[in-house]
Amino acid sequence: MFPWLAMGHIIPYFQLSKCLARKGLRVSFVSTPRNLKKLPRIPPNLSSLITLVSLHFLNDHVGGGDDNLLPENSESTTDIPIQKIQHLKNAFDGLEPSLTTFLENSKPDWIIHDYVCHWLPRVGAKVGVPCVFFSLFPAASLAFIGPPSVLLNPKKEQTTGLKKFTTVPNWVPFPSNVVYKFHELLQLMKGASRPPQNGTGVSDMYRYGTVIQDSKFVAVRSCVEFESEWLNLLAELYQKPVIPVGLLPPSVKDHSEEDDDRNDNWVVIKEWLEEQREGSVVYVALGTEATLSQEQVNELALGLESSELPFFWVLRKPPSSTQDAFTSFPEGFQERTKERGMVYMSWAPQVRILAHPSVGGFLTHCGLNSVVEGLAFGRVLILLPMINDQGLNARLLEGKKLGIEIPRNERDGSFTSESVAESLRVVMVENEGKVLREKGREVFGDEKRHESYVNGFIQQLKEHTAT
Ligand SMILES: O=c1ccn([C@@H]2O[C@H](COP(=O)(O)OP(=O)(O)O[C@H]3O[C@H](CO)[C@@H](O)[C@H](O)[C@H]3O)[C@@H](O)[C@H]2O)c(=O)[nH]1
Repeated sequence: MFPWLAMGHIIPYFQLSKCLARKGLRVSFVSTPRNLKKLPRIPPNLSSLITLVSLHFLNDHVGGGDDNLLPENSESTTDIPIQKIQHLKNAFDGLEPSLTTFLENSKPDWIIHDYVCHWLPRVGAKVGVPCVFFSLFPAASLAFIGPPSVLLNPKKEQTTGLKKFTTVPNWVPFPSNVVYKFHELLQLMKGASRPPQNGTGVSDMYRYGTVIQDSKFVAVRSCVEFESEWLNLLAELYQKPVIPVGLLPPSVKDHSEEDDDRNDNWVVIKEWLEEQREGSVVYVALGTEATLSQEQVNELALGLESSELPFFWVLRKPPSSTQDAFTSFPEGFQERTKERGMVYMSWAPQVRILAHPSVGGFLTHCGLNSVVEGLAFGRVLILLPMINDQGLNARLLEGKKLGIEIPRNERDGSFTSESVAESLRVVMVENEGKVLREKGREVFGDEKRHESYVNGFIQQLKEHTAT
């Protein structure tokens, strides 16, 4: 297992590793030392089946004050501002020689990897180990960006420029709302590769195109109950098997077994949650990568305040040297809301909070892990996409009636405290939330169904190995 260096990728790859180990498969989970340290404890009954393999970045990619290198002690997207993401990709690409040596020595049956390592299928072919690209992005997002023939030959595309991302591509044969909004493209460009100054010279489209093209088959964190039309389309576009591995819903049991430092504060949080009425709390969390601006923090804070609902807000501290990040709350906000609101500025036990019956709604950035976690516990989603694929996820969820998106200015993406409060009240107080909640739990919360998808995935691995 070789996930991209982002908590939103490492966590579900680890979850799939545990699912495979529970079925008796042996897994080597490969990442860098700081990321491996952040993983939850391996359950004792699986510890003989999961091995953590630590690879170090090459020194040439990391440097103290040098703006053209990755800052010291930064090993995941959580540690850096979005503008430095290309340095992390450089360092990740630099893991090729050490991963090759590991593969030569350990000879696994399969390599299950993420989209960033475009070089890995080539290495796999050299050492005689087949590759599966395991996508954490839903089939709808993958279909939107297109098949390898398009990804690897962008010049041949009919639609170009911004229009390419804001209109439904011509290979989608059914009505769709899965497109980016203009303001989301501005965010996407901040993390794009711009060689030679700050880039790897390898675009994300090339990375996707190569791993899809050279994979034996493509596994997607998804299920037919969620997006059958997109999964079918993807298999046609790729001309190879596309296997849904299920949504990997969280297991609270797993999380309550974690004994790492991050959960020390659970007792305090739990006490606070116990004091709230069932289904009344809005959990607000915008993931591990997005950094909020001062204006966004102001509007969110004032929106939460005027909604009059109890809230638990996890607010990520901006990594050092982030430009345009928030520095404060609106004057008097914390004092005025202290009776019914909690702002939490470190790593929160998200799954345990979402599982608590006091939580009724989840104001989310639409990172797929958060979406699955919220819906699996029957929480109603209020959608506020920030960066990356999150806008596409929001459109897909709203189209499927699995959440409502907070209205915002189409050009600059700004939103107002009134639109936050209004959206919250529509789903938390009025009847609309009930329908959304039931639908979400039905598709996302059925652990047995999602386990059977994992079994199907294992079957595919075995059949391909046999042939
Ligand atoms: O304080 C925290 C913050 C996060 N988490 C967990 O971290 C994961 C975060 O994943 P996700 O919700 O997907 O958010 P991001 O990490 O921000 O998402 C990145 O990864 C996703 C999956 O690929 C993409 O959809 C997003 O665009 C990309 O930003 C989830 O499991 C959370 O439960 C915690 O437990 N505590």
